[in-house]
Amino acid sequence: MARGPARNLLYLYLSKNNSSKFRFFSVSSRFLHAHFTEPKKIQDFHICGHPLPIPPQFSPLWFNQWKRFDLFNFYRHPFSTVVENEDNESELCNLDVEENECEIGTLGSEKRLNFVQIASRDPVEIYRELRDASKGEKQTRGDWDTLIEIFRCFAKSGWASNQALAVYIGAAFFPTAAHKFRNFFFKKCKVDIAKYLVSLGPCIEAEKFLFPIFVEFCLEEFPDEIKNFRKMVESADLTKPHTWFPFARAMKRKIIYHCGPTNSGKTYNALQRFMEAKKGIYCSPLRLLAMEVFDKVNGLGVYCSLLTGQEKKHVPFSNHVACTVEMVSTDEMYDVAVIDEIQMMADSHRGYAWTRALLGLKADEIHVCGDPSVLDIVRKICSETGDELVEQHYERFKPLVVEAKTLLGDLKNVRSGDCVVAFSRREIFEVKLAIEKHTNHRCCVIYGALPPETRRQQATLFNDPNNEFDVLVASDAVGMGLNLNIRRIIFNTLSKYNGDKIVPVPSSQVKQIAGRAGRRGSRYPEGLTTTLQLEDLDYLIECLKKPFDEVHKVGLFPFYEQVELFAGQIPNSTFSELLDRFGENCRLDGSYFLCQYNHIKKIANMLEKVQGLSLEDRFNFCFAPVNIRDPKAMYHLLKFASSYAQELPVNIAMGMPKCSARNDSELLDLETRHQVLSMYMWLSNHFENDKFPYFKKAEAMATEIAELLGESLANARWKPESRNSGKQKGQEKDGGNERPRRSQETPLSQQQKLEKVAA
Ligand SMILES: Nc1ncnc2c1ncn2[C@@H]1O[C@H](COP(=O)(O)OP(=O)(O)OP(=O)(O)O)[C@@H](O)[C@H]1O
Ligand SMILES: [Mg+2]
Repeated sequence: MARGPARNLLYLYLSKNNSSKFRFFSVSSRFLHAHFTEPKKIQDFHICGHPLPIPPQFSPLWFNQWKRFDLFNFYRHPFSTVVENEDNESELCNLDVEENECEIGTLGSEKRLNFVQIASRDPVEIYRELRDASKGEKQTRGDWDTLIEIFRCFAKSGWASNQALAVYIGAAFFPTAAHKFRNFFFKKCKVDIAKYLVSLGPCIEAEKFLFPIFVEFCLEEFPDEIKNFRKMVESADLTKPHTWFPFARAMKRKIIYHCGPTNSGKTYNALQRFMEAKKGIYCSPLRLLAMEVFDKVNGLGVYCSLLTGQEKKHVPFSNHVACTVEMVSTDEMYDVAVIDEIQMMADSHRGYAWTRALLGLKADEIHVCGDPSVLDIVRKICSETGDELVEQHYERFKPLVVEAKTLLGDLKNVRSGDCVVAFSRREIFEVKLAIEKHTNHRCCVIYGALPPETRRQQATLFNDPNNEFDVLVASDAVGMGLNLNIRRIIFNTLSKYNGDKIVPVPSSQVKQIAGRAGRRGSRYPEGLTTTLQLEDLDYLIECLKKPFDEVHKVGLFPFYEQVELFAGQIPNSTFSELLDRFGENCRLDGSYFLCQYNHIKKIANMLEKVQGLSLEDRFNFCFAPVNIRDPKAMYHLLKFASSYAQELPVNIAMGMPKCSARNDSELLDLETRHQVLSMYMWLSNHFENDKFPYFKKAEAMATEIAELLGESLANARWKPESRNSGKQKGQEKDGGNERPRRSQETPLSQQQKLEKVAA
């Protein structure tokens, strides 16, 4: 085993309050083994005085455990490691030097020595030698072939491309740079270096040997490309989001985390503080819930306004506001803020809105309500922001009981107060049809495409014991917010279409939905849950027993200003290209992810052909609430944007239906019409009012359609159609409504099930 010396100098700059504890355990020429006990304090890497961004794989979180990281990012510097704090007090660490592990035992001793020398040479020196050579030395044919292969692998190496980002050689430019490097190397190549590379062959070792030489080459040959890419990366910097809200950071905020399962009084307690406050804001995940809090709080004599994307109801003299979380102001000061369903921070599409509210709200006291899945990450965020965190843990008022008998596959077994949960519109109507055909029960329905007013009207109808509508059939839209008098939740299936394929419903969602049964103060304070089919019962029990998954990352999305800054770096690109480039190049800390923006891109692509929209207009239009799978709704959005771009007052350009729906396609049409009106109201609130002058008319039409929808649902006794029949067919073919079975499932005896239930 031949060994070469380690040659690395690594500066770590630490934060001001430098009590960081760290230990370097060993440095080899390839790896540094380090353990940081307080990794968050590491702010930046500087190599020989040149600041380097912390590449994503080196983000502070990454240091949480024992790690090896590749020192080729820190190539070319002699021996020691210096650690500095911001006051520039340097302290030389004693390094335990571990030697190169390159095994070349099979070679002759002279060659071996020579290779050891090459492997341990300073790459800067090698680069300079190559650069200054007048021409390359002759290689054998066989060696050429191997070198060609080595460089081919290098140009395709994900590792090298990824490492190159650290010196601002972008992934798009990397193949060109690698190609030019190859030409340079072949023109100047020396025999000993070539032989050494050939001895390694096309492998990661060869890539690691070449990489620092490649970097030297790039620094000298492509300064402009590097500068431009650096600017672009810096303008897509989403690291340290807590620093985006300096005013909130200047405050000493108190965060109270109401942590517990559904139906345990979290929101109730947070709202008590909200109502006591002089000035308060309640941030809701849904319009529906914002409306409910608005009504409840006003009903209790505390004047409260309502603010959602679609409606602004200002109540005179009010100091309180109930809003949807996307609408929360980070400019206003509040005494008390409530952020409900805080676990939605981890939502792949909308998570950024919760993250922004938590980081940016200017409130002395912020109550966040949710399950425990984001507790750890909220703790971490609070330690970064310097806010005080108080945790209040809750248990359900009454335990949820699983009925082991199930409905034995027969909907005739539904009873008054049941809520049957299905995961597609089609399934919902099939269940409603079957129940109403085979029993004397009447069904209310709640699903996501219904306007909040209709969902609410259906909820009220179901809650009222003095009518025949005593069963609810609902989608997962029932999982959040509504106060419903549900005795028992029955899962019609436990699988759903995720936009791509049929998958089991995630356990967190199963818990959330099942938890709707039995509400304190309702007719059914004790909740029951079960499945339609016996074979689904095990999965239900498994989900309910499973602890909440811990979330490691929460969502972020750039503000318009950040996108605008980024756009300045890549002129002449379409908005959709801009989003893609941003997604590729943005930098994030380890606790955050960039929220998905496929739906935004789809709208951006559609609006591409509309001339005369500014970047900001496009950004705003892309956030309009529209179902991108509904061509009619998309068509109306396109028309709205086109009129707006032509500076014409935007017309609603849509008639009113004369009566309630008589079949499913008429019902779908009503849903679409309501969505278009809701979109119009949203645009009217997000652009200058005079551009969308028919707000009142849209509002009146929307109210009327919501009523027609309510009437239609009461009479709905038809077979459902699907909005997107092609997709639905594929979906059914993919596995119908069967939950994919897990191979290792062992059936439980009834007795075991009952024991589980009791637990
Ligand atoms: N202390 C209380 N006194 C009277 N009613 C209460 C009390 N706490 C909670 N409730 C009632 O119990 C029900 C459930 O409470 P709440 O909505 O606060 O639960 P939650 O934990 O927020 O549930 P979810 O996770 O479903 O949002 C509500 O109808 C609420 O009004
Ligand atoms: Mg709640």
